[in-house]
Amino acid sequence: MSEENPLPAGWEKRASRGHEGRAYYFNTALGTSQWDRPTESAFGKGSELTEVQCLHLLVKHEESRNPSSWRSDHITRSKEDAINILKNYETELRSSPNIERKFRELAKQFSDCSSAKRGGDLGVFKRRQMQKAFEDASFRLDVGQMSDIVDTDSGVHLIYRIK
Ligand SMILES: O=C(O)CN(Cc1ccccc1)C(=O)c1nc(-c2ccccc2)[nH]c1C(=O)O
Repeated sequence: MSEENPLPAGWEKRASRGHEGRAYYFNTALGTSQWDRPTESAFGKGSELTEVQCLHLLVKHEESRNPSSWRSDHITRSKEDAINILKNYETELRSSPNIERKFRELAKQFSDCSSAKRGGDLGVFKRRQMQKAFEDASFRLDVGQMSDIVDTDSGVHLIYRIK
């Protein structure tokens, strides 16, 4: 992409304060920046969303920032075991006739998040409220879609978008 071509919609070219004033690109839809010249509109899939509502099922492990939950005072499972546990839930969910109902059941029983008592329901949240990996995965989902396994400092998650 040569310099004189216009930028895709929603992007601004800016000069960084450091890095000898090196040019960077600001995404006005997401409020994010990048060094590389963008090739697609900032208003891509999921960018115009301002809030979502999701269920999640969190499985903590020994590397979690807070390896305890309502289920267990001291969580010692390995990250590998936590991922395998989630993979089993994922298989069961993807073969369920009613994913949302099954997701709420499994989260209520097995999620290491305090939202378990609400069937994993986190309520409505906006961008920049959750850990970045969790936010990005949530805002990429369509309503009624479940994420792949998402890794955050809290543990590993499955996310299901309901609004
Ligand atoms: O990471 C930490 O230092 C402790 N946390 C953060 C936290 C603790 C209580 C309520 C919400 C978030 C958790 O480990 C945690 N993270 C979550 C979480 C993470 C991503 C999305 C939604 C919830 N839930 C929990 C929880 O205990 O209930």
